[in-house]
Amino acid sequence: MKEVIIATKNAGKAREFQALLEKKGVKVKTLLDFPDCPDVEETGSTFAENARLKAETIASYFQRTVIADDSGLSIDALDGRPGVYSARYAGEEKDDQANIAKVLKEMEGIPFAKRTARFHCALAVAVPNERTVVVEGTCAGYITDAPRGENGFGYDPIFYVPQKEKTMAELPKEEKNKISHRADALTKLEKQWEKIMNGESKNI
Ligand SMILES: O=c1[nH]c(=O)c2ncn([C@@H]3O[C@H](COP(=O)(O)OP(=O)(O)OP(=O)(O)O)[C@@H](O)[C@H]3O)c2[nH]1
Ligand SMILES: [Mg+2]
Repeated sequence: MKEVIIATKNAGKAREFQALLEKKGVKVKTLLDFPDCPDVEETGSTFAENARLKAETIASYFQRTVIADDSGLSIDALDGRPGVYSARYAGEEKDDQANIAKVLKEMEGIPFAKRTARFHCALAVAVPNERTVVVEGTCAGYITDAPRGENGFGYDPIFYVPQKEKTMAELPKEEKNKISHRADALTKLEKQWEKIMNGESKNI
C-alpha cells in the first residue's frame, strides 16, 4: 500500500485524513508517528502560508513528499476571527473547550442570521527541492449558541451545517468527510494525485 506523510500533530485531523485517504488505497503517517520531528512555528498570516511552511519544513526533514494542512474557522461577525489563530484562540494549550467558550462569549446576543461562518483548509504538497502546490477548500455554516454533538474535533460542536440541519459534531464521520473543508481541498488535488503518490513532483 502506498503511504503519505501528513505534517500534523492534531489527532482529529489525523483521523480524518486516514478515513479520507483510505478510500484511495493510501496509508497515512502523521507526525504523531514521529515524536522527535521538529515543531514548525506557524508565522504566516494566511492558511496557505502556514500550510506551505509546515509542508516544506517537514519535507526537507524527511527528504520526501509531505502534505500539510492549515485550517481554521472564520466568523463574519468577528471580522474573520479566530482565523489562522483557531487552534490557540483561547491560549497556547490549544484547548478545544476553551476555544469554543471564548467564541460563544464573543457571539453573545448576535442573532442567528448574523452568525455566518466558514471553515477553511489549505493543503500544501511539498516535494524536496521542487515547487510546492497549495489548494484550498471551504465549508459554510452558522455558529450555534451552545455546543451539540460528540463527533469531530475543534469547533465542530458549534458549527451548524444548514443543508444537514445538524452541527458538524452531530454528523457521523462519513458525512463530515463528504462536506468538510478538508474534503473540498482534497478534491482539488484529485487530478494530481497519481503524480503526488508516485513522487513525480514536477508540474503537479
Ligand atoms: O471544528 C473544527 N473542525 C475542523 O474540521 C477543523 N479544522 C481545523 N479546525 C480548527 O482550526 C485549528 C487548526 O489549526 P492548525 O491548522 O494550525 O492545526 P493544529 O495546530 O491543531 O495542528 P497542526 O496540523 O498544525 O499540527 C484546529 O485546532 C481547530 O481549532 C477545525 N475545527
Ligand atoms: Mg498548528
